Amino acid sequence: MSTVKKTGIIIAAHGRHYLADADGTHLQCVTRGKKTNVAVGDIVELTPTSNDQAVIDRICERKTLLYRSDQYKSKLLAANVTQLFIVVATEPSFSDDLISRSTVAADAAGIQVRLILNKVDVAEGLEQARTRLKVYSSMGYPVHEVSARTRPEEAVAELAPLLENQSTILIGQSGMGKSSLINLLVPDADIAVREISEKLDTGKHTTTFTRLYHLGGGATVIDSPGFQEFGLYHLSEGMLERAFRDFTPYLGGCKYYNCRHQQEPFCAILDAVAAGKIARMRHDLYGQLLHESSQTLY
Ligand SMILES: Nc1nc2c(ncn2[C@@H]2O[C@H](COP(=O)(O)OP(=O)(O)OP(=O)(O)O)[C@@H](O)[C@H]2O)c(=O)[nH]1
Ligand SMILES: [Zn+2]
Repeated sequence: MSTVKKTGIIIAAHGRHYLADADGTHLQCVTRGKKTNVAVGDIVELTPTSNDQAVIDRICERKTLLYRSDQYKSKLLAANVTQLFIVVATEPSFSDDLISRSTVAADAAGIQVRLILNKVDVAEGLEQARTRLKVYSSMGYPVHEVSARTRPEEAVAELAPLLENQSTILIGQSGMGKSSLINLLVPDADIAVREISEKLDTGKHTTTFTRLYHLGGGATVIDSPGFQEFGLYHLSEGMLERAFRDFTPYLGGCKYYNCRHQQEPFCAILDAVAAGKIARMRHDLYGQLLHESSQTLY
């Protein structure tokens, strides 16, 4: 066993247990002390403590960090990702709230967003899904239509080139077909998951941990478990309004420099909502996020 320091990338996280890939060797890792600030995708410096174990000494500077938070704690989703695929489907119905929160988090972190509309073979619901997604495509988020089940080759032809040279995280509500897509895009994903859950000792009950897969050519794909909540408590009001891209053309047009775009007179954002230039759903969410951020602990 060598105690020479190594550099690795975190490929899975489960509680305070991490799995790192250092030149193809998988090492079970712990942090020093009680630190839990490590995310999948982090590049870390490690000191091996046995052939397959190591301690994380340092997290290298991150290019990006995607996370969610409430007033109690932050939950790191992934580090160093360059793009976010939000998987939605014609059925079951998807949540605008979750899409919008994800896009706001990604924009605030400097991560590119693409929306993947899966199950386009389901005619019922297709037109409605397309209409609902126009809000996002008109803001510049590309929408890609696929059917993982009935047209897998076409889905791969559409999406695989987008993964090249990128670090991509997929998120999606339960039932949208995210696992189906991962299995198409990452050959042997199931084998990798089995190995990771053995090494992390997560037991049989759960595959609900975030994990990173290497594709050829340096590209990586991160699969994250579904979640219901996407709090953005960490975003200041200034960051929030800038992360709503549809607000951008109107920012600075309000009469009051500290306008919060709620009930203020001569508010350019409220005018744009009234004129149908900003979707009401988006403005409602903005108000909701302002409200959540102002909740303080007693
Ligand atoms: N009709 C249709 N069904 C699909 C398609 N892709 C996936 N499904 C089905 O949708 C269901 C959910 O797919 P999964 O891939 O398990 O979805 P998931 O998003 O990973 O869902 P969870 O495992 O609950 O997180 C399964 O029954 C799939 O067979 C598709 O393109 N068309
Ligand atoms: Zn305003």
